[in-house]
Amino acid sequence: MSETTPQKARRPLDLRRYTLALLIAWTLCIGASLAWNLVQNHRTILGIARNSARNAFDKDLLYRRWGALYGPVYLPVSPQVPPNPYLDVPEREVTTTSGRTLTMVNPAYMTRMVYDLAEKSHGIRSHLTSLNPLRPQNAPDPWEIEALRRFAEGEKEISSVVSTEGSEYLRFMRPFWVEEACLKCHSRQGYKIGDIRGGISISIPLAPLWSANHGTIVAYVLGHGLLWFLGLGGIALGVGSLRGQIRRREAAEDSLLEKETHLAFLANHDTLTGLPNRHLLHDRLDQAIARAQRSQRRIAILLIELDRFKTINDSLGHSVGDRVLCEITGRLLGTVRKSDTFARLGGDEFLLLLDDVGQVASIVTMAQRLLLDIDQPIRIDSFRVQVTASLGICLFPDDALDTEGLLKCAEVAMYRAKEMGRNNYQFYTPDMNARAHEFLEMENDLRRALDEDQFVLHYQPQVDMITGQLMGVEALLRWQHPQKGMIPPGDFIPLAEQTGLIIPIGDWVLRTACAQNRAWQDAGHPPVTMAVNISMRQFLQTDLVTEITRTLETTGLAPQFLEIEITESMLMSDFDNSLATLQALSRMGVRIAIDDFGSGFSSLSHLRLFPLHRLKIDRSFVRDLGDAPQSRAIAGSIVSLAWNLGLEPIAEGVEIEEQRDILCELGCRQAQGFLFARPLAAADFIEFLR
Ligand SMILES: Nc1nc2c(ncn2[C@@H]2O[C@@H]3COP(=O)(O)O[C@H]4[C@@H](O)[C@H](n5cnc6c(=O)[nH]c(N)nc65)O[C@@H]4COP(=O)(O)O[C@H]3[C@H]2O)c(=O)[nH]1
Repeated sequence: MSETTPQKARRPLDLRRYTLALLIAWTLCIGASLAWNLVQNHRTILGIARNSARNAFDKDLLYRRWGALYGPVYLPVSPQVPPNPYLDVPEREVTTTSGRTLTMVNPAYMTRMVYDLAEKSHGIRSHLTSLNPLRPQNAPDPWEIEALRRFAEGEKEISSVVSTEGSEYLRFMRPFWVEEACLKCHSRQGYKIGDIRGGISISIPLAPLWSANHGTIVAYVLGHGLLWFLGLGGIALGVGSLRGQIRRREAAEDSLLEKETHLAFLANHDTLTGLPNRHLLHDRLDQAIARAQRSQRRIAILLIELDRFKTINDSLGHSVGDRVLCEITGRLLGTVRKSDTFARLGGDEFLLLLDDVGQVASIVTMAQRLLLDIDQPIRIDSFRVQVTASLGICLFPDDALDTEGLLKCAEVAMYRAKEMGRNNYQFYTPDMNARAHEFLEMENDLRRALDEDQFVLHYQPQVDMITGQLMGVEALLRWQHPQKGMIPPGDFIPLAEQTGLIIPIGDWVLRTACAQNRAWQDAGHPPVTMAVNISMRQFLQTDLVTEITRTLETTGLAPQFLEIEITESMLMSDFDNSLATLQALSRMGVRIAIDDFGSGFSSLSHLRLFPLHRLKIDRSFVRDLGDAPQSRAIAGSIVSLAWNLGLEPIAEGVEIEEQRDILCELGCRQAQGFLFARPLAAADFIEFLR
């Protein structure tokens, strides 16, 4: 059966993928930056080469202009300066007076010489070219033809990187316009001023620039490499810290989830036994009913309440009580099936929900097994505890059709099992309901009775059977019910005990009895000791010493005129506390009597430790005194025991003279019974006092 516990699906963050993506992104960034820088550097180098080419071009132009302006020069003929074969002019060679031969060097020739020098010393190649060259050397190559074509279309400058003979060059070319000075030599070719006569192409070798730039490239690469590594470190740190954060957050989430799960568990389970609690049981019962309705099956509910568990709790303490509950839980869990729901409803109440039961016989078997399991002795430290339980059983759909109805029926059946003497199981029957109603009605009436002053006390004299002298009086509670008339205590005290109403009722009895006794004394009657019955719950639950002290103070009754009647089982249930309470009361002067003596099981060795005054012989022994020799023997033993313990024996329920005589023979002088007087209303008792 499903329980609603909080469950959150955590989507794990794939850190490895995340880190990889980060690494790739970082590497791409660094790569892109390096590439961009290298491209910029490449462009810068080409820019430098282009500027060099422009300078060369400008210088070339200047030479030519100079030549056009000042004409040719003469140089001595030498292997480096041979006569220009293309210069067909008079006085190409002249002889000086000293006999040296000079040859005319025109501007074009001189420029060619400068070109040769530039190529030799700097590797810079310049080439004057034209579509209509005067010399074959000036004929354009394909690159220059293309450039000249583009100049014709209007372009002013062309450059590109080319590879020549395995070396890289920046080829640069600008057009060459016809100026007036040019016409001196080129007018025959039909040029006009402003025409493009050709161009000068300049090739700047790139290798020296590249090698000069090598250091920059290395710096770029190293710098970026370093940056990349730093970035890796940063990513590693970041991912590490993220991993830490995630772990911490996951741990916090886990602990939160754990707490939530624990809270959800607490909301649905009993903290002591870990069994489903009432809340979860309702849920499961609803579901079981729904399933059973669909499949037309039967379910059974077994309500288990431990018998007199309160006595264990009160007498041995709550921790022992808790261990008893846990031990019983463990045993029953071993008996029930895993599919059944076994819940603790609170206190000493458990419920077993049997899903899909076939034969009623199987429920009977289960109930018997449960009772047997519970009944096994439990050893806790030095204690040996034995608990029994009462079981109420009801069925779906036979007895009720809903959760509330089924629980009610099981409760009614369980109360019936209690009434039947406990340690048994009862199946629910409709007539139980009527009884349960009666019970409930009585509980409500009982609650009202205290507020509406419906209780009265009757007083029964206790006499000396030989002298007839009044030795005391017992206060006996009656309920004057407005409809049902006078109800004896035996009919409502068990219910008052069960519901806890006995505490306020007991207080009322104590107050009223003490006040009445004081009133009689104040009226001048001889003082008598008033015996008041104290219930088990009153004795164990309340601070009896404080309560009695307060009552005596408020009523003004002297302690020696109050006697409390307690039973043997009260004494034995919590020896230490009982002893302390009774010693305190005895020190105050309050008298203590053991009621119904002989009907319980007292430890005589313990009994002698209590500060007692009277032993009241149980009515059952007095009743059979004439007929049953055993009763006579028991009564005799009680009387001698009382005397041996230094206590006064007193007999209850003396109805006939024969009983009186036998008791006197046995050595018991005091008694109360119908033979002397019935319990009397306060007004009637005055007569008796007189
Ligand atoms: N057959 C017969 N009965 C006689 C005779 N003489 C006295 N009795 C009855 O015996 C009971 C004596 O009280 P108990 O043993 O303390 O037994 C008491 C006591 O245990 C309890 N009880 C009465 N009043 C109180 C009370 O104020 N507080 C508590 N906690 N219990 C009370 O209810 C029990 C029954 O009380 P009652 O019905 O008043 O019954 C009284 C009384 O009416 C007799 O000769 N023959």
